[in-house]
Amino acid sequence: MKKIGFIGYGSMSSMLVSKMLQHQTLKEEQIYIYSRSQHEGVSRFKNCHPAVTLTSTADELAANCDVVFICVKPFDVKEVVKGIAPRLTSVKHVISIAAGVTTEQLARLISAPVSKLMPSVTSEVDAGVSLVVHHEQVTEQQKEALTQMLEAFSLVKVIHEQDLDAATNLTGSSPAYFSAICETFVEATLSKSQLRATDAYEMVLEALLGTAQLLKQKQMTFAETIDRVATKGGITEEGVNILQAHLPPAFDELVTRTLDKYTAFQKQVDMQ
Ligand SMILES: NC(=O)C1=CN([C@@H]2O[C@H](COP(=O)(O)OP(=O)(O)OC[C@H]3O[C@@H](n4cnc5c(N)ncnc54)[C@H](O)[C@@H]3O)[C@@H](O)[C@H]2O)C=CC1
Ligand SMILES: O=C(O)[C@@H]1CCC=N1
Repeated sequence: MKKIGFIGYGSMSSMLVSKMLQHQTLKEEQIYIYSRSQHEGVSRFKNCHPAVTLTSTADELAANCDVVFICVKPFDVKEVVKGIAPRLTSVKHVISIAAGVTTEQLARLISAPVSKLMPSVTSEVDAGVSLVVHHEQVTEQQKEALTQMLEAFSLVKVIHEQDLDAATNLTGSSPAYFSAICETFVEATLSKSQLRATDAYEMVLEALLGTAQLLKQKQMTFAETIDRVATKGGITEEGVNILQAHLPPAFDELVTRTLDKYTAFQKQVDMQ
């Protein structure tokens, strides 16, 4: 039975571990966790899952595990990986979830094959996409094992690293973008109506959910959905025209600025 370790127990790794346990892709006995701050969340998790091993150092975790997930913030990756590099031999598999740290940067520091995973917070409700990139040495067995761990609660897409940052905007980051759009929509509506905020929130939430279900279940395109709702010469068409006039420059800037930030991260993390 392979031992699977998670370094860093924050928002993303706690979601991944809980989901893997819930869907029984991992057993408690297989799981090792090391987090710098052994905060309340870690002890609560250990109380619920007594067979999980909490290690006192990252080195102890790396020494014991076959697969090591690096789940710390991008600027903490270098310190973590350098500290455990001698343990990360070619028979192990390292999977980093840090945005803006490339598999190439990691591969220069360690002998173990490296993959990158970009999870999405939406997998908390068994939705969303897990983006995966494999560096050269990852074996077919390791690729398959990672896919199996993820596919119970997400759609797994294996892509080329050159597209990872652009794709992450559409997956891991997009719940924040959709939320920001809905928040602005609700605020504008509240400023011109007597609706209660809770009702407005519920209305937009149900509409968002329904739109996603229509698109998915009826396999409607975005254009078809717009066409179904925006009657020619009607009210919605007026609104769609406003969005189509103002959103392209906003999204163009969003994509440009976020991709520039990934490039800046890659330079700043300095994995030498
Ligand atoms: N939040 C999201 O939706 C997504 C986040 N990511 C990536 O996931 C990574 C983690 O993000 P979050 O879980 O949101 O962060 P977080 O701040 O919730 O968790 C990071 C954890 O790492 C621990 N830590 C920090 N330095 C450490 C060290 N030297 N050794 C051991 N543990 C250490 C912290 O105590 C904390 O528990 C980031 O690199 C981020 O780029 C990727 C995709 C989506
Ligand atoms: O915002 C971030 O840095 C990470 C990357 C994808 C989602 N959260």
